[in-house]
Amino acid sequence: MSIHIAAQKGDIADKILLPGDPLRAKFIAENFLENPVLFNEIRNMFGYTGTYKGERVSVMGTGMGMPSISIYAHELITEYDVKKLIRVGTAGSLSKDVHVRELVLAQAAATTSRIIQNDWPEYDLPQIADFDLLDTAYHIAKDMGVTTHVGNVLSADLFYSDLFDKNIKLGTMGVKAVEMEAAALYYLAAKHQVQALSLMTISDSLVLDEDTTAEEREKTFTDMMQVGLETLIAKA
Ligand SMILES: O=P(O)(O)O[C@H]1O[C@H](CO)[C@@H](O)[C@H]1O
Ligand SMILES: O=c1cc[nH]c(=O)[nH]1
Repeated sequence: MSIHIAAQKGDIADKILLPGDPLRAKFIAENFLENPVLFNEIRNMFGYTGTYKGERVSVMGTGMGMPSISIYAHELITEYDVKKLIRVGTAGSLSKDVHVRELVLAQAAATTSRIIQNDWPEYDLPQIADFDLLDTAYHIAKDMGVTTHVGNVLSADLFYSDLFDKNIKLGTMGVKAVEMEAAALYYLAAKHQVQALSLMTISDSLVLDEDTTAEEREKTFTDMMQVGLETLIAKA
């Protein structure tokens, strides 16, 4: 096992869905996977491996924020040889054109975090999605009839931030939504040369009076879960 994951090598598939909420991971395993087997409950960060349409896939929570997802993504990639990682998260809309329950595919992620600049202080290194996963997910979502937006997102360090007004201003630059993990996931994927994508369902809006409950965020964002799973198993 690794420091934070109680699985043996081989217990985790080479493709994984990563919701922030471990209970969303449990929901996905119980409702979408055949024969799900729990491989981790350290810190209640539930992780399962099962099959989806005959293909072996895993799903595991990452917790909230870039330090947390960085621990899990690092161990999944370097100790369990995971090659395709798709975040299935929630996000707050920064645009009046992007409404709750709609899907955002993070083509790229801006960030307030220093995680990347600490390693690359001379550069503004754009954090981008794997193009094949992005393209595949976009077409799957469109074919399913899901209202889908593609563009930049903001991965913020803080949920309760003094940058609230500036974050909203980023919406006028085409940044679709704010969340807290995509940039770190994309950075680690680039660093280790694996594929990553972040899909987010809009759970609330910072610019419109729209929101959803915690139970909805755990259990009802099923279009995103299906898009994520179909993208994981799609042949290149
Ligand atoms: O619903 P998840 O996937 O956790 O994503 C979003 O929700 C959390 C904040 O409520 C942050 O982790 C943010 O990125
Ligand atoms: O407003 C929001 C909603 C979800 N996640 C965030 O980080 N912010």
